[in-house]
Amino acid sequence: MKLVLATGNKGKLREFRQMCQDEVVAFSDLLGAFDIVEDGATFAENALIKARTIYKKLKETYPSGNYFVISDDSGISLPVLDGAPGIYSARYAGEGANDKDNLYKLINAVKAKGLKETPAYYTAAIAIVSQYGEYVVHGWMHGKVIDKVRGDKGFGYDPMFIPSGFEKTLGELDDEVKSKISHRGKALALAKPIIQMLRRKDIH
Ligand SMILES: O=P(O)(O)OP(=O)(O)OP(=O)(O)OC[C@H]1O[C@@H](n2cnc3c(O)ncnc32)[C@H](O)[C@@H]1O
Ligand SMILES: [Mg+2]
Repeated sequence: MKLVLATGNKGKLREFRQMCQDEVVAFSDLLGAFDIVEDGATFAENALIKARTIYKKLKETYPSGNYFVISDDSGISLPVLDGAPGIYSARYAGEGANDKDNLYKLINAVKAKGLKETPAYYTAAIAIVSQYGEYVVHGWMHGKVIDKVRGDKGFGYDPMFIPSGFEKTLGELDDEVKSKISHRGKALALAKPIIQMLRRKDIH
């Protein structure tokens, strides 16, 4: 059974590949790249929208293929901004905004509150869609954001995020360290037994 990742985000793909023993195929390698409208009201809804869309297209394109689809919907929330950008993290600086636009908009929002740092947390919802059913799990990472960029590792908001218990930003920490403590790593730890269960069902 093939594990297909329903993301167009290269940073997520890199982290999933590093965290999964199984081979992970990007959906664009099988279907070509395209955008999916993420109009759900929650991380879980958006994760399901992405996984269902790719599962349906795979079924249409490769009817006899054997695969299940995993997606990740995630974002960063700041209590001082009433939870923003939250599920809108990818388009915080507007439709078509890139990681840098979003990062600097958030830095400016922190500065506009007269703050040098403030609590923040990442959320990830991972959805799994397969012929045996649909599943969603969540993970969180708490910490704080600062009013500047430090380091160039990770992706997205990582250069301004310092996880609880650390002095460095995720821009300064390696992927291996991030994966052990991240929202994505924690959600994937819950997804792994489901993946094992699906593989067992598939054999029997
Ligand atoms: O929807 P897909 O194709 O998976 O890719 P995306 O980048 O659009 O992903 P989301 O819709 O889930 O939006 C997530 C946003 O939150 C940010 N984000 C999520 N996880 C992150 C992480 O681990 N580190 C830094 N930023 C993260 C990311 O940069 C995006 O701006
Ligand atoms: Mg997206």
